[in-house]
Amino acid sequence: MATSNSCNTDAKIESASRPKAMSGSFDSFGGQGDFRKHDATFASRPPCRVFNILSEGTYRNMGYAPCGPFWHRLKRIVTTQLFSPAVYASHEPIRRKEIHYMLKVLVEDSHKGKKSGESLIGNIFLDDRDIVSLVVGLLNAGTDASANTVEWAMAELMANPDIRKKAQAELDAVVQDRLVQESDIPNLPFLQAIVKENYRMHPSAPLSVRHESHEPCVISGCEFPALTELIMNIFAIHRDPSVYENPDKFDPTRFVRSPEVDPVAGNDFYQLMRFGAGRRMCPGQQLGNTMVTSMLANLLQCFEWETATSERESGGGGGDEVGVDIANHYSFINYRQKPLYLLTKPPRLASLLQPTLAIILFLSTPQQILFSDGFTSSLLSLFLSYLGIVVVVVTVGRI
Ligand code: HEM
Repeated sequence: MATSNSCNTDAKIESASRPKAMSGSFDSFGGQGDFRKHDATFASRPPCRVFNILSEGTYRNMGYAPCGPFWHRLKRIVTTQLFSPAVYASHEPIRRKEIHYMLKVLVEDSHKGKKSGESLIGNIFLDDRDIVSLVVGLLNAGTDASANTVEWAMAELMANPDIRKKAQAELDAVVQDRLVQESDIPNLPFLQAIVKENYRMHPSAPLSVRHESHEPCVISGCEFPALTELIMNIFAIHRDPSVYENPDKFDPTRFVRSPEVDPVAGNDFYQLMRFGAGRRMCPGQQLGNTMVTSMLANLLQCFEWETATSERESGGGGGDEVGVDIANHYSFINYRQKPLYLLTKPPRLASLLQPTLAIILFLSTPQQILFSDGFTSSLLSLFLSYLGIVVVVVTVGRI
């Protein structure tokens, strides 16, 4: 295998099997212009041995399907029916209900001293193979990424208490004495900036989901044959010092100063790539972004949080002075390597929670909550039921 930096790409990798291209900075491939121009060329996915086995060689899954008629059909269904603006808006009450359910589970778990949860998803009675594959694909793609994002955000906010307090002060000033809602988000610029900064610092797929070209192309004078695998080093792009000053610092104010950088609108295409880019960009970006922001807003508005003993005792390798581990761990998915242990203290604004729940929380001594992605996944799986699909979520294994 040989790598070359002779082109404007960061690396063109020749291997015995398939050619590969790695892009690791904002200006790779000649910057946004060339990327945009060749987006359609790189809109396919390379074969994946594991998924080949799982799908019995059919690749009938939105995330892994090559760019052909099957993928186009799914893309049309998803964009025009599941995530169209009208359908998305009509599901707001369901998302609100699920957020309230999340708060209820947190209060109850805190009272009982429960530490963690896991979810099993089963009994999806659908007879059409493609619908099943679509639903499973959405569940796979939607739950973990959103849960993982909220968990990283909570870790950063525990490591940066001043930022957390500033976000809570913004919520108090803007929302006052009712529970925060989706419609408040446009009026919460600091919270939105925290979410973006968290996307930047902790991309869930640091080396992107792989793209593949279906025809030869020339980018910035460099020739790429058909079937070139494109890997975007999103981690490096998000920390490009020519774009981000002091890139290793968690500093939401950079996005307060540049509110136009919006990973959902896609106008900053290659600056903040948390949801990928181009035709294969995440179709659930708006839902994911709304759920992440709403969950974070509710967690901050309703509770005061404290780092629990287990988190401090875990040593916080690469973490900050209060012992929260905020170092990224490099694998296909950027999970936190150590679980995040937090304490919920009595609610900040007890009147916001249902009276019975608030009383339970006041009477209980603070308990450790393992704020793991298993826990949040179980909640997120529930919100995905809004897609109108019969999903039975069985919550088991709470310790
Ligand atoms: C914060 C939450 C989320 C993040 C960070 C995220 C991130 C991503 C990324 C990076 C990709 C790959 C894009 C590319 O190849 O360029 C992707 C693809 C995908 N995501 Fe998401 N996602 C999130 C939430 C969701 C939700 C809620 C759903 C659906 C309910 C979803 C469904 C999908 C699907 C189906 C794909 C495959 C698209 C394709 O290959 O055509 N995602 N997502």
